[in-house]
Amino acid sequence: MIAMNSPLRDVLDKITRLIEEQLEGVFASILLVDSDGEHLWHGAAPSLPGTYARAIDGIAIGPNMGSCGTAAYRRESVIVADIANDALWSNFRDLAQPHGLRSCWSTPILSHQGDLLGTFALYSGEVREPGSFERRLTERVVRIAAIAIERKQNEDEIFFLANHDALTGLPNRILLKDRLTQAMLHTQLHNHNPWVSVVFVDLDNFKTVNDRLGHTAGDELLKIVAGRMVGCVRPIDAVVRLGGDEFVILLVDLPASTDAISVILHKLRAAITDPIALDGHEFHITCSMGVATFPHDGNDAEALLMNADAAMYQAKNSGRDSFQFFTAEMNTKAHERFAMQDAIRSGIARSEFYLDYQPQVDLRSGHIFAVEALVRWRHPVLGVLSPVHFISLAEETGLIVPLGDWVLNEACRQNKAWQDAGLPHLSVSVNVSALQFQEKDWPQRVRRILKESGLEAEYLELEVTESLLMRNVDQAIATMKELQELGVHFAIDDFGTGYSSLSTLKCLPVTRLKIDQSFVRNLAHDEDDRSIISAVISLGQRLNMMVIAEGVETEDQLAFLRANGCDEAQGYHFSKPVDPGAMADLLNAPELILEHI
Ligand SMILES: Nc1nc2c(ncn2[C@@H]2O[C@@H]3COP(=O)(O)O[C@H]4[C@@H](O)[C@H](n5cnc6c(=O)[nH]c(N)nc65)O[C@@H]4COP(=O)(O)O[C@H]3[C@H]2O)c(=O)[nH]1
Repeated sequence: MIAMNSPLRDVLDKITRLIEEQLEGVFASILLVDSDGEHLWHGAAPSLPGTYARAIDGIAIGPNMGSCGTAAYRRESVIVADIANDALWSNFRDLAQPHGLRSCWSTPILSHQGDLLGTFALYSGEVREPGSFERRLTERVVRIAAIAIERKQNEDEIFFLANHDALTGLPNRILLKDRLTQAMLHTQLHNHNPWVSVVFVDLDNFKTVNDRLGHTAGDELLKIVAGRMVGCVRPIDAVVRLGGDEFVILLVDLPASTDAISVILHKLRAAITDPIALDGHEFHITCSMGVATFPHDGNDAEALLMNADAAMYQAKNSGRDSFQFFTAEMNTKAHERFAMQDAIRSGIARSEFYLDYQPQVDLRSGHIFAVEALVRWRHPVLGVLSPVHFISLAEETGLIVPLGDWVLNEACRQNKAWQDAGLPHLSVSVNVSALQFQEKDWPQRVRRILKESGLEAEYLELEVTESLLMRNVDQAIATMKELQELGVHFAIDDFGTGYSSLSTLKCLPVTRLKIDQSFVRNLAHDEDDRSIISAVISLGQRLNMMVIAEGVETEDQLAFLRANGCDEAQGYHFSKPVDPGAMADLLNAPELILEHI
């Protein structure tokens, strides 16, 4: 039976029956030790009177706990020949005697490593000790029972490992699908009104902790958050870790109202945002949650999870630290996102992306000193798409890394080609996303791309945003310095829209500040924007940085910038972004730009 993988209870029952067949007038019993090692629970006792078996179910392991409790305690056989007169039975004899049980010989069942698994006992209706045959049989039975119990424990452990997350001990995706399917089935079968809800939880700022304190602290944080979530739900619910900082909470048997779910979501949010102390630092973790509910939002586990994910994504997009219930509209959006994601991937493979270039002009000399490379996508169905339609999706999905590498490669190659064609040497500036910048081997990749293109590093400028730099200032400075040593320059893009501290700004190896075009756009009507622009210009000058204004469209804007001492400008007033051929024409005819100065 053991080899056939029968359930443990059946195996133990069979063993005890076989013994009883061989030994006349004897009742066999097997008790199993519980996980805390302090109590013994019913395993098998086919012939012991039911009331007696129930009375000893769960007895404590201890020095004076009848034959079994004491055998387990001592880890050795305890032979009680006369229950009525043995001190070990003083607390139990009133339970045994009414059933005619007069003697009890118990032997501990030990694993091959010597751990206690349970006890095997033989009861008889006579006052006596076991004979040699009974002792030999007991030895063999105890060995077989140990094999059966250990095998079950191993199976349980394998099941646990396959169905749980090793870090937090929470159920994993496999178990979630199983439980979710069962919960939906239960609701359907019992024609239940209550809902089954799936809550997708994603921590908003987990990466910051991982980056700042390393993976061990990150793991610790995940365990703390997991424990807090478990504390917020009922035992019939389940908290599941999908991986990384993604969790799913399965809420079953809830009243059919979003209010009931909202109460739990508020509780979860409060528990997660409670400060967490790690390595002497205090962290405030927030989370975004999305909810999908059976039966409205999906008929199977797959659909519910996908829709809860879409709702979570919506919560993230609308400012994080919040929750959203799924709506059908989100579904359409989610499908569009998946389709777009695939299209970007194949677009890279099919060379559908290309670069336009926009000149950057020195306001004193009127010369083009640099060009900004701006990516475009010739989509096979939708036509030419501007980066605003695909960059953020490429960033979310990680596709910005291969796309960004391609852009950098192409921009360097093109700049070198212009130089080789005898055009004035100028710098090409390339936008860099946070994800690219945070890649461990990013400096090596830039170095390799420069080498392959043959472009000297001083003709490459990387544009990074304020928010990217502020995410992890120390790492940003280290990466920038490494590249600066090669000769690469840096500009801070969209300056004025983030929250750079002045003390941080001072430490950054930055050549240029780019005033965000939103300030330039409203310059004519907005006194505040005018003040910001002149403040950024004087700040740049004090910090020995060049200041370039973006989005310059009119003569008036240019006049204001010049009057305030702005060094450089870029915008439709000089030229829209153009293809490499048109850019070469502009470089060959500097008067085209000079007439706008
Ligand atoms: N209204 C107006 N707009 C002007 C004017 N002058 C320039 N622009 C537009 O302003 C954007 C300037 O680029 P950005 O701030 O780096 O903003 C860029 C940049 O953040 C991102 N982007 C573009 N190419 C790349 C790339 O290769 N990698 C990454 N990561 N992001 C890119 O997409 C954003 C938008 O790019 P584009 O659509 O090409 O839009 C460009 C440009 O066409 C003007 O006078 N008026």
